[in-house]
Amino acid sequence: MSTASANPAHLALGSGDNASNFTLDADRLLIERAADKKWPRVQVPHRNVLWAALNGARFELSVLAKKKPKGPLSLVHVTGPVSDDADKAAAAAFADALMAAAYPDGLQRQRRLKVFVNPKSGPGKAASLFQKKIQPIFRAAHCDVDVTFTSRGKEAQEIAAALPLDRFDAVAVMSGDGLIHEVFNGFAAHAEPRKAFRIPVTPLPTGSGNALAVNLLGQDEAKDISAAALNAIKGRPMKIDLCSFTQGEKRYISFMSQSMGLIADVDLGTDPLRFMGAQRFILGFIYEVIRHKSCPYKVSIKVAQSDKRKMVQDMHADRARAQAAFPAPAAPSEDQDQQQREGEEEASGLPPLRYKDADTSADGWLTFEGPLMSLFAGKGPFVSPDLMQFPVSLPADGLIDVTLQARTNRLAMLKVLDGAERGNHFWLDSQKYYKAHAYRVEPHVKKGWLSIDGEPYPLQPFAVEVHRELGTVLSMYGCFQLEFDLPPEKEGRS
Ligand SMILES: Nc1ncnc2c1ncn2[C@@H]1O[C@H](COP(=O)(O)OP(=O)(O)OP(=O)(O)O)[C@@H](O)[C@H]1O
Repeated sequence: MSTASANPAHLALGSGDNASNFTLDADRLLIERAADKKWPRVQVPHRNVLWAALNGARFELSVLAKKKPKGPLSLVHVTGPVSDDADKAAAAAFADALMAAAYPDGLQRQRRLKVFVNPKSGPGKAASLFQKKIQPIFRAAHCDVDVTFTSRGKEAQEIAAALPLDRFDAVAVMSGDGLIHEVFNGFAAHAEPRKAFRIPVTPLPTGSGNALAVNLLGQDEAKDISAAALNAIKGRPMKIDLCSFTQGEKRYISFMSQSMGLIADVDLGTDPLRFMGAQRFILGFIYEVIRHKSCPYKVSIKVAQSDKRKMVQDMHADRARAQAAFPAPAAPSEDQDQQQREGEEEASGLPPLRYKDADTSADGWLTFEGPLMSLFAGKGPFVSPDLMQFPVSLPADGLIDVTLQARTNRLAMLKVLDGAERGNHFWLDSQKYYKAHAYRVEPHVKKGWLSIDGEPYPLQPFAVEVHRELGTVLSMYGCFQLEFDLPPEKEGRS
């Protein structure tokens, strides 16, 4: 290698056929290496740069790049000898400039990650995917990884409950949403729950639903496990609401959804079809529509909003605000530090329950009693890649979206499938939609499924209430990823 340019925005190493040119502009890194038959020209945004350094007499660079714009990310390593001192100085300066661009605004390098891998999740490929794809990406970013391959249910929950909190910067969960449910419930049982909930949890999706991954990354990126790994390395902490789900004296954390009736039957009743991936939900839905079963429930909702058009407008306003404020400064100011210390002293345990025993006949509560096809409530727009059940759900508005599907004919039910991935059913008159602070349910049936974050719970009376900003996840965007708007007609159909 020879002549290296001194400009940190450009590095030229080697000559002739072996020349390597690196150009760093305001948004991108361009790598040109004619001799590299597989990756002669690589162009990536700064965020896809995992590491760059002069290591002794070698320049080393690792990026995540795409062959095709819509293809998956691949890990690309570029290395080459740098012999003379002038070249070394230029390569070191370029690496510094590139690292500053790759980890801007105090973004932490070399995250310390606690990783859970559920080898039994979804189609059962998580363990090999971790070894082949995820581990090399974390290594390339010089992350400190502590991995547990779960050998049974509740193991991740137990580990999360005793997690040494100062040891890790984030928890990455390679599974579906069930293991994320376990981690949040482990945090709830931790000796320092508030501190535990400040550790961001981030999905590496290998389950069949993967709702959190779809919500954080979007429908396309969530299909690419390497994009999820990049989020674990580069995502910024984003606050989310978590819910308390209580049954009698028992209290659990629900981060995603609660369902009963048709939807729970589809979710839990199709468990033996796990090998099919997300297709099992569609097959299950059609089966349940043919069965056409409805069940009597009493549902009381502490309503915050019931106007669907207003919900859409509020959602857009909140997204715009959240994106403008994102990311928050990495280092808190002294004032914020002080406020946080004071807050911690006040509330180091779980937030108090405000609605568990509330009088549901009081103002602000709505009560329904009668047969329903399903009740589906949750946080986060997508509950699976093909179902945007809660299009107006926001990460941290302190509200849960509650939908009640009234009994209707089979054809009308099948309409729910039409554009479900775009949230079209939101506008159906048969689907009541509320934004709520809390709700309570008394099922007037003994048999059936109750699904909490996709996990089975006993079908008994329960209550749910929201804790604003209790949880933390990682995000590249500062809001959930979805496209949803008012219908084009002047008048909405709701
Ligand atoms: N080694 C294991 N063997 C059996 N079950 C396990 C193991 N490790 C974890 N589990 C359990 O597997 C269940 C399913 O996990 P998870 O929901 O994450 O994946 P999934 O069901 O495939 O995905 P999704 O929820 O997106 O449909 C959880 O209840 C978890 O406790």
